[in-house]
Amino acid sequence: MISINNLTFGYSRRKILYDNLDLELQEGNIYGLLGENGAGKSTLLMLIAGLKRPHHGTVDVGGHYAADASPEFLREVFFIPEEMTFPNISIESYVGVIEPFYPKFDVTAFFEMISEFGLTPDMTLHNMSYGQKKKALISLGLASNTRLLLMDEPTNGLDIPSKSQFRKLVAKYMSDDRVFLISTHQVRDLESLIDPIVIVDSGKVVFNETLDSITEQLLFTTADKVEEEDVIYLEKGIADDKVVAKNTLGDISRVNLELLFNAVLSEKNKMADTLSTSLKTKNHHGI
Ligand SMILES: Nc1ncnc2c1ncn2[C@@H]1O[C@H](COP(=O)(O)OP(=O)(O)OP(=O)(O)O)[C@@H](O)[C@H]1O
Repeated sequence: MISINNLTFGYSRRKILYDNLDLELQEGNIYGLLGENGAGKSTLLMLIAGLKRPHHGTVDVGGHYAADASPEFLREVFFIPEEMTFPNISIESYVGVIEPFYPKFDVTAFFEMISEFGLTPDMTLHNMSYGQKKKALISLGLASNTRLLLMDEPTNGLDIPSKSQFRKLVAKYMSDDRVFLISTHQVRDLESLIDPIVIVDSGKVVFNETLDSITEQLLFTTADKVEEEDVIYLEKGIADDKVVAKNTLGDISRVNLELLFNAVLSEKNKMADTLSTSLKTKNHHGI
């Protein structure tokens, strides 16, 4: 388990971004981290990776604190940043540099992955395009077999076929003892992959739910199919108005992540009320 406790951080002492943040990430999950520009997604990933030091609080990965940057911590965490820097060497030489830092690194899997991404070991990193570099780094992260893999906007720069390749590889290399945390604006690229969904806003985790829990509590449909009083959020469409509504009858609908995101940010109170009421109902029935 990855545990973030009372995390406080700001780029200046006077402007705090995260104030006493608590978040637990359970193994076997691919978390989707969503938030508006400047909400603090990249900063949170850097704090978890130990690349920024919190003013207070801890990030604990399997009993090792991020801020200590101990070898035990570093060998269990791999961070794929949005902006990448590489030495001017071949992919093959680079994997030779990286692999010794990660005891569970799977070199065979790495070469398989780069080949699936259309790269060859002799390609020189400085001569590769942004998307090609991204593919090499994603392959390194997945092959590292670290307990925690952090990815900041991993599908940025990937072409359409590579996005689907990315989804397949992430699903393949996820295991019961790993946690993937993926920050993204490209929710459509990651639909059917990320679960649970974590949304940050103004330095707080304002939403943290599994897809099962979301479908149980909310209905994603059109305005004509629900009672007006059950509508939490409505988006005007050309043909239909799309809504997020209370799931009063226990229907099953497909989660629309864009609609969910907009609903969480524009109807914070109504969403919080619906989710907590539903939880209270569950507890009342002892389920
Ligand atoms: N190096 C820095 N120095 C000062 N302030 C910073 C620095 N990096 C980020 N910030 C500020 O911290 C806040 C969070 O930034 P962060 O990059 O974590 O957001 P984000 O959610 O990843 O944004 P985006 O979606 O645009 O990538 C923003 O207000 C940003 O201006």
